[in-house]
Amino acid sequence: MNETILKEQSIPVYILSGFLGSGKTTLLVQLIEHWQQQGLRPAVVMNELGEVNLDGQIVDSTVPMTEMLGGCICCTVRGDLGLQLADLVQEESPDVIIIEATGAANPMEILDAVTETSLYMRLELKSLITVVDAAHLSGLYQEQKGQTFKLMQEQIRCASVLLLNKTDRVSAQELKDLEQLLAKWNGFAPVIPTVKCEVEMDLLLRSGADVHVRDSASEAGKPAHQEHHEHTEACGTHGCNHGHEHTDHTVQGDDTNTDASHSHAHGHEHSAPHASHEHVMVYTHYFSHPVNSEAFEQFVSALPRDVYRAKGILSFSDTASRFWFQYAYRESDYMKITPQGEVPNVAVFIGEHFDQTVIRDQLLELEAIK
Ligand SMILES: Nc1nc2c(ncn2[C@@H]2O[C@H](COP(=O)(O)OP(=O)(O)OP(=O)(O)O)[C@@H](O)[C@H]2O)c(=O)[nH]1
Repeated sequence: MNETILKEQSIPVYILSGFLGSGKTTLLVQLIEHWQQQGLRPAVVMNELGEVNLDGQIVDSTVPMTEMLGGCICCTVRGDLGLQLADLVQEESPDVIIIEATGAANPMEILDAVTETSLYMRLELKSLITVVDAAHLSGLYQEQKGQTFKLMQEQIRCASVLLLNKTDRVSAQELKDLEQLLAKWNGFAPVIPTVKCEVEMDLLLRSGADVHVRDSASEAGKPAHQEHHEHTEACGTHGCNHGHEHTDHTVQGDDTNTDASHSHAHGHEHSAPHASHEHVMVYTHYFSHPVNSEAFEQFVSALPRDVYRAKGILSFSDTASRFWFQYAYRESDYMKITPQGEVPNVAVFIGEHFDQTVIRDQLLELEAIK
């Protein structure tokens, strides 16, 4: 294939969705490696609710990355996504683009933004991959209620391929039940059970595309963007309530700034039912002093249930190296890290209507221990 033909091809775009802590970044890192091994140049759009891009620290630093921080891609920063994509294409000429949404995002909004952009740029939406935390979904399904449950359900319904991840944390029977549940909620998307998102990448990338081929009107000779909108509507018909008629997006900031910390809550209104995730709150804590590692581990293991995700980069008073810490659905993980560039000691807590002052006070107490 000569270069002229290659240049005229559209750039494949993949959307990575999934609830907070389900394994999106774990998959992203593997996808990047896969593309790089094939000699392709991937670019990433990364969106985080907090003000620091912590996940960016574990992605290969040579990969062009656009960061959309401090808000959720599907509401507060949705309008920017098109511009970011356009800049990325013009400045980096990537072979493939992957958009990792915040775990609180409604993927349909992102799908809309991408298809809108593909009206004037050569982008081709390939698939919407939703990563599902098997243990978390299993727990929520038993309770059958809550905004988180609804959001997770929506992310599942909109997917063109589903990665049922963290299967190491459920029994064989639970796994079987979950597979049936996913098939019930989304009969279109193939379900691939994984641990640490380990999957044959070609299979994953092919699987998602199948849905679009089936839904698309490409055989009828319609242009690409029309094809994607049809998928959007098709998604609406199989349960993902979503309208193209949006009300104005509103940001409900309740910012309280102190020297050491900053908190942020956000929300938005949609005309579509179930689309709201204004219940999701973020508290970002910047440390002024290193804390004791054991005391911090204890604090993390005792986090209130409403905090379902936390992550950060920390220097401890009793260890030489810095650590990348993660907490997702009652499991925590610590990894030595040498951050790229200047990174403060910071931790981000995400959850549903939790009391941020409690978290802040506990951390300030830990900082005060000599
Ligand atoms: N037990 C278990 N843990 C996993 C698995 N996959 C990922 N994890 C861990 O789950 C945590 C969250 O993984 P991430 O890939 O950062 O999740 P994410 O969806 O990107 O998180 P957000 O960006 O905050 O929404 C990390 O500590 C991972 O190591 C798995 O299959 N089993």
